[in-house]
Amino acid sequence: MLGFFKKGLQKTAEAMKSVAPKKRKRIPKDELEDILLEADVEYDLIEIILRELYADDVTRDQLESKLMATLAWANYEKPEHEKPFVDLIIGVNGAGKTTTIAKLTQHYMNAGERVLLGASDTFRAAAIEQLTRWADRLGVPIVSSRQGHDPSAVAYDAIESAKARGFEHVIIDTAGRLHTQTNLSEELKKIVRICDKAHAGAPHRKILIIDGTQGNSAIAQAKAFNEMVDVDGIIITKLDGTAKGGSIFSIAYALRLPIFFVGVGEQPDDLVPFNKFEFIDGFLDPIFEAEA
Ligand SMILES: Nc1nc2c(ncn2[C@@H]2O[C@H](COP(=O)(O)OP(=O)(O)OP(=O)(O)O)[C@@H](O)[C@H]2O)c(=O)[nH]1
Repeated sequence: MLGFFKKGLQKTAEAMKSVAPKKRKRIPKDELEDILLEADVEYDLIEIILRELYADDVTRDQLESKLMATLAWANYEKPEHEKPFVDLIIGVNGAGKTTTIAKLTQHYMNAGERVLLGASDTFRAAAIEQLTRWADRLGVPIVSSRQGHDPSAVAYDAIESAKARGFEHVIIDTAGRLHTQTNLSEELKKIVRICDKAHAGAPHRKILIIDGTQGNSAIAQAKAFNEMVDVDGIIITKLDGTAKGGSIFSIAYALRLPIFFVGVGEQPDDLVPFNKFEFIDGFLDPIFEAEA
């Protein structure tokens, strides 16, 4: 598992090594500031972290405890539920929603669970086609309709169908953009309402997909989605393609939300459950010598 984070953090490690080529036991604060900036930790958060570190030369353990605190928010607990468990996937176009739905599907299938997809991004025909291709490739059923049809109706039918078949999971795609932000907000809220109508308590998780290559600039947009529908947690995609791994700390800290998974590639198996201990180890290994 550590290997997966290493893969995801490879570019971030290279960026940090460009300013700190040699591993050390202690790193002076001013150098640490440069290293964390290279990794795209947001400046305000770096200031908070450094202010709370009293020694001028910082050890791995000291930094680790501060980074850990930024990931402390809101541990998500899976609610008691009747089958199926419903995930609602939200986020802007291009963030990696469709690919992440394929990865989540694979993740559940690996556990022997059956998954049904709902193509509720009815705004774009391409979104329906792309999700349908993944469903075919993974061999799972999909409920969809034509472009322009009511996305809540698709969500409702998907849940009904999964209930009738006794499936464990439903994963519902949503639009990332509509004609206006208000339309998008209203549409997402309606989908949430209708899911609950189809199956009390659903959607059990509203997951925001964030494009990791956007780093800290994704924060404002993520806050906007969180205001529309209370998000339960985040999946950060394309971690393998970015040197901005440090932005994970600022995103989690700014949103006070748990990170469920990170995406580290384009294949269905490239999804890693987020483990903050392993992630922080992978983040600190390139710059600090191991503590005795
Ligand atoms: N390297 C890498 N690429 C990824 C990852 N996740 C998604 N991608 C790629 O990012 C691009 C966008 O992903 P999609 O899943 O199509 O994104 P979307 O949010 O559904 O976007 P739309 O289809 O435009 O709504 C695709 O080329 C994916 O292969 C990842 O974890 N790593």
